Amino acid sequence: MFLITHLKKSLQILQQSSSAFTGIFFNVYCYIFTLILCFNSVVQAKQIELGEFRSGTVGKYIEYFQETDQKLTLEQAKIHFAKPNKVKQGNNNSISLGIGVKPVWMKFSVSNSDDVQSPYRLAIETPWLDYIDTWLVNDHKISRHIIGGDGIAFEQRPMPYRFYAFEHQFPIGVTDVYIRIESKGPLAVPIHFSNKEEAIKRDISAAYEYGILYGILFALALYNLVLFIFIKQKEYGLYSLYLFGFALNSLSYTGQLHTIFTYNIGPLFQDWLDIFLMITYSIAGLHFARALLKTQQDAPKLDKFVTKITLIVPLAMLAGLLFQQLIFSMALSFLLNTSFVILFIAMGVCALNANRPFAKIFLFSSVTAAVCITISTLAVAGILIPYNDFTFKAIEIGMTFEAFLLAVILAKQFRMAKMDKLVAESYARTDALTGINNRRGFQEATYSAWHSIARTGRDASIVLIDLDSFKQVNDKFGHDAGDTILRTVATCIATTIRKADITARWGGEEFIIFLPETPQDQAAVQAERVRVAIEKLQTYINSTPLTVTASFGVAGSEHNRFNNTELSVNAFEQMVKAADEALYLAKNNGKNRIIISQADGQLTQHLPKTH
Ligand SMILES: Nc1nc2c(ncn2[C@@H]2O[C@H](COP(=O)(O)OP(=O)(O)OP(=O)(O)O)[C@@H](O)[C@H]2O)c(=O)[nH]1
Repeated sequence: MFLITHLKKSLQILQQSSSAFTGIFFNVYCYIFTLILCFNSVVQAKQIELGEFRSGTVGKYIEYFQETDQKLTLEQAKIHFAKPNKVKQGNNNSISLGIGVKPVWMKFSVSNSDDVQSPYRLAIETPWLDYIDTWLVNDHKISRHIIGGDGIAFEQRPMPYRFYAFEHQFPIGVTDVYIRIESKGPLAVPIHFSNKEEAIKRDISAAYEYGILYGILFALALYNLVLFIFIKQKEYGLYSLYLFGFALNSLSYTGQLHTIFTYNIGPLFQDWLDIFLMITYSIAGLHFARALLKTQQDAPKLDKFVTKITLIVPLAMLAGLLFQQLIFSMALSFLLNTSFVILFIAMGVCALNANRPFAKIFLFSSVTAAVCITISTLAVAGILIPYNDFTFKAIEIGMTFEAFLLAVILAKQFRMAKMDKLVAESYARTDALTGINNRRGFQEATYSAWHSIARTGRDASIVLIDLDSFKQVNDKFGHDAGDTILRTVATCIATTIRKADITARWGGEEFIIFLPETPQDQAAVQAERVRVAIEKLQTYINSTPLTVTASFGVAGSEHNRFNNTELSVNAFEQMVKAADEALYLAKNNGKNRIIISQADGQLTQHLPKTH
């Protein structure tokens, strides 16, 4: 009956759909569903034999049905279970029935024929189930009724545990276990059954696994929060929010948050908290991806859609909260979470098309996460993927892997930004034409040397250089030829001066040299070396060798005194001024020569022995 109804429904949808894809999808879907149900109809529920069964899920031992109208009593449920055509057989580790559905009744039997003494624990490992009743029946008599679920105050639950769980010493013979579950959230019911020692081992390994997982996530989140606070780049803040949101969401849906903090606030609060935490990380993740991949520039339509969906869905969910429409808001949160995965991939593809850095690694990480999320979703829904610990946790493994790769991207981005900054700073200090310092670079480079000289009472000098009749060079050979000469002269000066000296392009065809630890007479000697080097320099323009000369103005201290006062940092400006005056005289006195500004303000020509 169920099969026919289901097939009818599928066919109706198939007819309504005009797309070939949907048609193929539904054909495959119907086929798989038919196979599953045919398989179900021939399999009979087995008993759990305690002597053989130490630990595992019991989905395949279960018979179940859903209430239709009013709440059934145990006796009515027993009558229902007695009619084989009214019950279904579990075919998967977990029974999954959907969101906001009618309460479910389940039954399985435990046989203790070997007189196993160890108590067994039954745990229903979905923490959001609101009301759970279990009856243990021996010889048609109820031996125990265990009430729980997150709708029950924490102290009244059978065990102080994040799931509904209880332990029981099963007597010799057969015990029928009847379970009724009522919940507003998704009715996914993975029942784990194991002897007490195995259950404790399982708890310990879960504690380690979650400890590692949350340790990584919180450490990464905190680190990025600190980066955001100090660097003020929004990617770090959004990434941190994404990680915090994901970790809290995971803590919430695995029941751990509610066990520790919100255990007595009631199931409704927990359901609402779960779905809002779920969308928090999706929204933060999407905005992080927008900022990281510059989606606004590369894919403006997609970017607008992402911005809208991350605004409209939470607002609609808030409206749902206002009117207490949990199912409506829950469906929206699932919709956003599913879109989140798809949108992440779409944004990655756009970034890849736009050749954005990190697009490949981003896409790889989001596809991996999507695959893991799909594995967990299908496993919980009982479709194609078997439910087990690994498939249930695949979502966390995938998301942690993705978080790690995104952290790698951010680290690389940080490094790139630093390199860009260094390059930009270096450009700001460098003359674009000649590649030597510009004025700013010169001032930065001489700053500390100048302070140290002023402090320790040593000498320093300045040499100003101006190419002679450079206008004529430009006029005769063109501006490009002039540029080439400026470049070769700059290189010539930079390679002729001593290591500690600092040079720069001071203006159009003007250069400067700072000579630390150098009194002015020695500076004049160094200037002469440069003058000769420039004079000898041949620059080839269209295979024709060109030569230029330059005039020099030198100003410097003698015995730590300049202009009759002790050398101080302020002397720099005065020294440049004095060198400029000397240079002016060198030009007026016939060019290609060196004039020294004397300490007493006199200007004299430097006449080297070879001149
Ligand atoms: N090619 C080129 N020429 C430049 C650059 N900067 C300044 N100049 C030229 O340098 C020339 C300087 O001319 P003037 O100031 O008259 O000086 P001058 O011709 O060298 O004459 P004196 O300084 O008296 O020897 C001008 O023609 C400027 O256009 C540059 O970056 N590239």
